[in-house]
Amino acid sequence: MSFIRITKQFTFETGHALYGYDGKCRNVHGHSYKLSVTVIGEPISDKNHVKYGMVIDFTDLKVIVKEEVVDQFDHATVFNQNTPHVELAKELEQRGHHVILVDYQPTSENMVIDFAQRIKNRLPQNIKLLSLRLQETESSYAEWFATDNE
Ligand SMILES: Nc1nc2c(c(=O)[nH]1)N=C([C@H](O)[C@H](O)COP(=O)(O)OP(=O)(O)OP(=O)(O)O)CN2
Ligand SMILES: [Zn+2]
Repeated sequence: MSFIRITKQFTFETGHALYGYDGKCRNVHGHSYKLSVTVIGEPISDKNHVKYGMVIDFTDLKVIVKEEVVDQFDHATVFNQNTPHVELAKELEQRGHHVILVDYQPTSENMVIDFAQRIKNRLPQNIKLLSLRLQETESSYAEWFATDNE
């Protein structure tokens, strides 16, 4: 059998601020993030299996990524809980806004590391997360590769 990579793409709108950063992204702002999720596995060879010919059903992959990332981060604002932004986050939360506190600076790099962990924990044993690509703007993205992190 052959190992095959399959990819599913997602889009979500998320706000963030980079506390202490020396550029315009220290301000609260948002992005239309694009996330590409690539997994690898062998297509199911059992002709009687309902998922015959699939590495993983795109729909099942979608459910995992939506539950772990998209539904949580879409239209939320992410703040680093280890900075004074935690006060701003609390205020927003009290006023009914969807806020996510993370224990890292919410750069594309750190968000893609976080997303990799979340998705890996949910994949079936025979499916391996190969890579993630998180696109923040038209010209900026961060990538996570399993081979770089073994
Ligand atoms: N290595 C990183 N650098 C920057 C990050 C990041 O996550 N990792 N993030 C930012 C800002 O959040 C900003 O949103 C993105 O910066 P930039 O690509 O410079 O944004 P522009 O809108 O100016 O992009 P253009 O497409 O070049 O107009 C900053 N740096
Ligand atoms: Zn940004």
